[in-house]
Amino acid sequence: MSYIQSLYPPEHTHCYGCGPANPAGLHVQTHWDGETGTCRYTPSAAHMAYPGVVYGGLIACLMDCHGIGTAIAAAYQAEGRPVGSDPAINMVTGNLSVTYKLPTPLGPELLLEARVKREFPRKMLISCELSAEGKVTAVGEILGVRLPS
Ligand SMILES: CCCCCCCCCCCCCCCC(=O)SCCNC(=O)CCNC(=O)[C@H](O)C(C)(C)COP(=O)(O)OP(=O)(O)OC[C@H]1O[C@@H](n2cnc3c(N)ncnc32)[C@H](O)[C@@H]1OP(=O)(O)O
Repeated sequence: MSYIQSLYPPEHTHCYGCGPANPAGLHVQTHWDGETGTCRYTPSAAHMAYPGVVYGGLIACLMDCHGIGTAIAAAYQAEGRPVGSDPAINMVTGNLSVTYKLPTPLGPELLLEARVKREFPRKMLISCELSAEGKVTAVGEILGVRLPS
């Protein structure tokens, strides 16, 4: 199945976090199964906070773009139409909060799982858990605000 960001309109594929067309970006990829958005990402040595631990700003970036990808997928689903169909649903981040519960180990693949927490006419509140080696190390909330089509 295509990842959500690959279905964004071409003019919106340059985001540093998730734009497939940004050569210097992180290329976050959100897979949506109708209930949960899943993203896997393996940080590089450059993404270090201190030896052995992932930089918290990277975690915030991953949650931001994965949260918005999940919000967009859920918004299309709520309208009963495929992601990417016209008119395009565009959202930006209105608010992002992250709680760092444990140091996130640098090396293993990270798993992000995002779900809709609350849905409003113009907003989608997404909760996101990030885990490494089966342990949740950070949780976050992302508010996606829908822009006029
Ligand atoms: C045309 C081009 C489009 C391009 C877009 C395409 C995107 C396609 C994907 C690309 C991939 C991006 C994925 C990476 C995500 C980013 O990094 S996006 C960049 C970072 N975010 C920004 O730059 C957003 C900057 N802020 C804004 O533009 C405006 O403040 C917003 C968020 C659109 C809201 O503006 P507004 O519609 O004038 O504000 P308003 O009517 O007061 O708010 C609407 C609702 O949201 C709530 N709200 C607004 N801000 C907040 C907040 N900070 N906290 C809580 N609630 C808030 C309000 O309470 C209100 O709620 P209701 O009253 O409807 O219940």
